[in-house]
Amino acid sequence: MTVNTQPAPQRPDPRAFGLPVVEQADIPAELRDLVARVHTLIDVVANTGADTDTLAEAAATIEDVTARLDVARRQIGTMVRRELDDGTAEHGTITNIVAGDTNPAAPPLFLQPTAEGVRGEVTLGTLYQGPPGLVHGGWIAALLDQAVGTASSLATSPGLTAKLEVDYRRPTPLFNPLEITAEVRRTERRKVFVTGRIRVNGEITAEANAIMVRVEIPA
Ligand SMILES: CCCCC/C=C\C/C=C\C/C=C\C/C=C\CCCC(=O)SCCNC(=O)CCNC(=O)[C@H](O)C(C)(C)COP(=O)(O)OP(=O)(O)OC[C@H]1O[C@@H](n2cnc3c(N)ncnc32)[C@H](O)[C@@H]1OP(=O)(O)O
Repeated sequence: MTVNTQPAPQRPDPRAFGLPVVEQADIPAELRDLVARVHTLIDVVANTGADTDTLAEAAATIEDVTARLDVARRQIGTMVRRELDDGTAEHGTITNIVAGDTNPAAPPLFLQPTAEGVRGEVTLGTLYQGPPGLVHGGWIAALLDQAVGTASSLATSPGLTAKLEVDYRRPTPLFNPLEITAEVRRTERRKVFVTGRIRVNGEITAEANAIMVRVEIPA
C-alpha cells in the first residue's frame, strides 16, 4: 500500500494539460527493440577503439538510419500510461531521461510501488560515468529526483521538484545493482516532503531530501 498522509487529491489526466497519452502496452515491440539496440550502440560508440575507416563507415550508416527514422515526431510532452504491480497506474513523459520507454539514453529506471513508497533497481555502465568507475553525481541526483517525484505523485498527485538536497555518502559504483527507494514523509498544502535513497549491497551511498510542489489541476 502506498503511504497516504492525507486524502489523495484528484489525479490529473495529462489530456487536461493538452498532452497526448500512449498506453505502455501499445508501444510496438519493434520500437522497444530499436531503443535497446541504440542504447547498446551509444555505449559501444562511447568506448570504441575501432579504426578510422570503420568509424567513417559507421557514421555514414547512422546518418542514413537517422534520416529514415526522422520522418514523424511525437508531440513534445507525450505521456505514457503504465500499469503498476499494485494495479494502479502512473503517467510519465515517454522520453523521460531517467525512465522514458522510448529514450535510448535512459538507463532506464523502472520504479514500482511498495508498502513504504517506491522501489527500483538499475545497473549503470560507463554512459553514466563521472569519476573513474563511479556514477556521475548529476546522474545520482537524477535517479533520486525521479524516485522522489514518482513516490510523491503516487502518494498524492504529480508535482515539480522545488528542492532536492543530495548527501553523497559513499562513491556509487558502475556495474553494480543500485537499489533506489523513496518515501513520502509528510505533506503540507501543495508541498510534499520526500526522502530518497540509493543503496549498493545494502549500504546507502546517496540520500536525498526533496520538496515536491503538486501542480494545480486546471478547472
Ligand atoms: C506541468 C505539467 C504536468 C502534467 C501533469 C500530468 C501528469 C504528470 C505526471 C507525472 C509525473 C510523475 C512522476 C514524476 C517523475 C519524475 C519527477 C521529475 C521531477 C522534475 O524533474 S521537475 C523539474 C525541475 N523542477 C522545476 O522545474 C520546478 C521549477 N519551479 C517552479 O515551477 C515553481 O517554483 C514551483 C512549481 C516549484 C512552485 O511555484 P508555484 O507558483 O506553483 O507555487 P508557490 O511558489 O506558491 O509555492 C508553493 C509552496 O511551495 C513552497 N516552495 C516553493 N519553492 C520552494 C523551494 N525551493 N523550497 C522550499 N519551499 C518552496 C512555497 O513556499 C509554498 O509553500 P506554502 O504552501 O507553505 O506557502
